[in-house]
Amino acid sequence: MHDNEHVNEIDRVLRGYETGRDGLVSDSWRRCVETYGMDPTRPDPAHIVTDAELRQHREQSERLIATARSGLQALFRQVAGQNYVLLLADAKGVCVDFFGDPRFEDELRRAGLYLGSDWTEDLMGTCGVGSCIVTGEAVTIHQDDHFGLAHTPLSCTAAPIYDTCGQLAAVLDISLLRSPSPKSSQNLAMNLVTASARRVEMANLMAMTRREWVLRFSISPEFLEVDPDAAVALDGSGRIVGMTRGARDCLAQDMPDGPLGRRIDEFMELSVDDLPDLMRGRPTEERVLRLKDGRGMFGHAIAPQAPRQTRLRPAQTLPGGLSSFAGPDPALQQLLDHAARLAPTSIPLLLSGETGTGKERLARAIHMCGPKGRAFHTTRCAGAEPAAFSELVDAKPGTLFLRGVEDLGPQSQAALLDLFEQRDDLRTVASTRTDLATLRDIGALRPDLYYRLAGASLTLPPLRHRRDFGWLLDRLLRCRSGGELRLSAAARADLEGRDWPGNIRELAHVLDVAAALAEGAVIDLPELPRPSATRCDPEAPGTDLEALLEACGWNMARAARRLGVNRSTVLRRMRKAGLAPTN
Ligand SMILES: Nc1ncnc2c1ncn2[C@@H]1O[C@H](COP(=O)(O)OP(=O)(O)OP(=O)(O)O)[C@@H](O)[C@H]1O
Repeated sequence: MHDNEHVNEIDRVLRGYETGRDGLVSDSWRRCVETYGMDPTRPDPAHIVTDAELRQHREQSERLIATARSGLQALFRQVAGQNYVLLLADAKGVCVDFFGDPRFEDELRRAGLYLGSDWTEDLMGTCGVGSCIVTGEAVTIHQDDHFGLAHTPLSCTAAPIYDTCGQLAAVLDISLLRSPSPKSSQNLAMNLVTASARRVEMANLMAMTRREWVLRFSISPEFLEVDPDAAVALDGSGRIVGMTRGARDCLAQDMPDGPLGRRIDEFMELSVDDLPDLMRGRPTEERVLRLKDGRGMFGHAIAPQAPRQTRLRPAQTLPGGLSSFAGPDPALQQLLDHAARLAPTSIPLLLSGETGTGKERLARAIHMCGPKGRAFHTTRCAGAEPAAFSELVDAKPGTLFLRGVEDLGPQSQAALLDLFEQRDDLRTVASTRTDLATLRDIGALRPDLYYRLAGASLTLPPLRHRRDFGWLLDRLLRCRSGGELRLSAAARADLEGRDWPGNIRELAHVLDVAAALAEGAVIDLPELPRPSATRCDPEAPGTDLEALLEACGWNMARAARRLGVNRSTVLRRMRKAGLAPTN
């Protein structure tokens, strides 16, 4: 099809003519023009997110990527030699894992079939990943089904992957740079991609619900054990606590809220006490399930694999980004448990900790676990003018993250209080590297503001005190190399022994350098950058604090940054030396 024919067809569809195009594609074209204000003739080059953004996307979907990887590898082997490219995109449309023929790397990158490419519909127009995210269904967007002319050579077939709560978690896409012209040539791709997505959901459900019963079911007894149609996880009372998308479709297609939280006996002639009879050991043909609507299926029950833990909320039940925030460190797990409970409330939060300990990241994770559809506003307090707060009077309701709140000058403190007078729908989460109560006591922070900010306090430990250091190290390394790099024992011991004054930020930079320098699969001592200058102790003899403060215009925060310590240490030392703060 010529370019102007494509543009004319879009125009006709928009004017309500039937052109024989799939309804799903016409709907998407309408969104592209009417909602996103796009123009099909505008060249839309591939949009690849930055390395730092990609790292964030990968970290957020790390568990799913790990689960999906072996499924993707198997699928890639099935289609090897046929020039297919496989993409795993997260729920935001960014490609977080990728399998393609390295010989075509440049061409694939230009076409956006690459790690880090952003395929959201409002950015790239009608496309496999983007339209799958909007509709929640498997789609084939074949050649000139694409909205933008830049993408019309491609053929993309994408299937959604849902998490155990029925939320869209990722999209599996199989694409071709060039394809035969009939759309039906992609039917096999559609079967492959939907079957793979189903298997990834199944593996994810098994991994996430080890402490529950899992009931798998299938219409055909032959496939029950090897490739069942659907599965649910059931708690001890028979309540559905997890499911695959197939289970939702099979049990509760017409229920807007789905089957989650309901008891299995609402849908089947079955109670938890019957589950042992459905375990492997009895012939498949005897393991019949009767659905309430009269349908019959075959069932396979798998007993809980680990005993229930009731004392502390287990790490894997923490919601969203909180679950991947820390590893096996009991104090941090308790902090995250508190964060999860506080997230849905509007209580102001004060997050304390040294620089780079993850306060902003925690603030974002808490926001994500709070009420949906709210905005996240960030204000860096160092140097913030009062206008920065008065402008927020018109901000969308949501979270107001105040970064480094100890650096607020007196006029900005007043402006912030004014803002609070006018807006009670902004939930504040403030981060500080110092002890705010001390600042209040010495008059550097208004007490009325202090009490407005410090509803509940969470203190992040410095990296050198974290008991999950090894976990964090492996996780950051995996995000940088997709599991292809590891540390030698000597390099690991060296990193474990460091002081880390810059905390996780410093560790991340060290690993960036090491990953860039590594020649093989192992990072050894020579690839590790030396530790930054050891921390300067303002109490050490020879440190002329007054001169330093003079040089920093008596700005305690600036002096603390120059020394690599926190502001309360500078304050303590000032008091000891009889030096008075100027504000
Ligand atoms: N739990 C974590 N897992 C992986 N990366 C993390 C984690 N926590 C923090 N990071 C990374 O460490 C860096 C510093 O984190 P962040 O900006 O949240 O720290 P901060 O305490 O707010 O720092 P500052 O006080 O200097 O503003 C960021 O790149 C962040 O992505």
